[in-house]
Amino acid sequence: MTEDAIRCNALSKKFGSKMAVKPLDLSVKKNTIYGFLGSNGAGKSTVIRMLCGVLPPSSGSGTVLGYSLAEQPEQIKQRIGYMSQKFSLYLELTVLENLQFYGAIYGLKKKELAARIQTLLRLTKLEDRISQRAGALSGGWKQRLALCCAMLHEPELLILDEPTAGVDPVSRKIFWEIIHQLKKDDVTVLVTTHYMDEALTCDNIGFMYAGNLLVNGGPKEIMDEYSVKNLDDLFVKLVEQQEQEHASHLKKGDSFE
Ligand SMILES: Nc1ncnc2c1ncn2[C@@H]1O[C@H](COP(=O)(O)OP(=O)(O)OP(=O)(O)O)[C@@H](O)[C@H]1O
Repeated sequence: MTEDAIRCNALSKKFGSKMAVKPLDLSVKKNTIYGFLGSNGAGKSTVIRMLCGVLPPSSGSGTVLGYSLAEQPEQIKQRIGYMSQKFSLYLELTVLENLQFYGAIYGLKKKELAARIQTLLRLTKLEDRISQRAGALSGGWKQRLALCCAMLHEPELLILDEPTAGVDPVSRKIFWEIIHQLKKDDVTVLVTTHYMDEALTCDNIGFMYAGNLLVNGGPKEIMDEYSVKNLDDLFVKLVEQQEQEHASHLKKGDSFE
């Protein structure tokens, strides 16, 4: 039986009186790519921060690579790769220096680090740019360098929060080819995106709205279930349904949290 890389049972997060993530059940199988979709403010980043062990859940439980979110966040942090929306590269340092710096943070030994850097430079086609300052790279190349930094310690699970936001179509395509190659190399990937062409290539997708996971499954199966031709139409349909429901609750004077 395939073990889950991620499993959440009624995981929730409240900020003050706001339920940013309502009780969430989610499982992501090892060696798959899971696309995490949803409107701005839907709760995706909050889920990700909980999965990375940096934000304690308000209730519920979960495991990442078999480690408990509540009890083993340090083990989780060591074993996952995470690229945030505002990934931090040292812009004054070169490509190679950034990789060496992050490698040192992960505690990699010199020889091991050198070999790993070569593998990642080859994967991302950054070999010819090792002496360039990170600050001089275009957005697409910066993203690839940030991905390399997140993969230095050979994590089994890679979590990417909108990695291709603001990147040109060619760079986006190349970035996704790399993601699919990582899957072939036995990495599980959870990735948030607002680009539906990217989501279509995922094994499974989930769609969040106002803290709820509304749909979860294979993109084609979900499109069939909702009788839509593409994921953009699905997105619009789900949001419109939720807004109508919200409006009818408001009319009745119900609370809609
Ligand atoms: N530290 C915090 N304190 C209070 N509210 C927060 C905090 N972090 C997130 N929120 C709120 O929780 C909700 C979910 O935010 P989150 O960033 O998880 O959404 P998202 O789906 O990642 O959105 P986007 O696509 O814009 O990144 C939002 O209403 C946001 O304002």
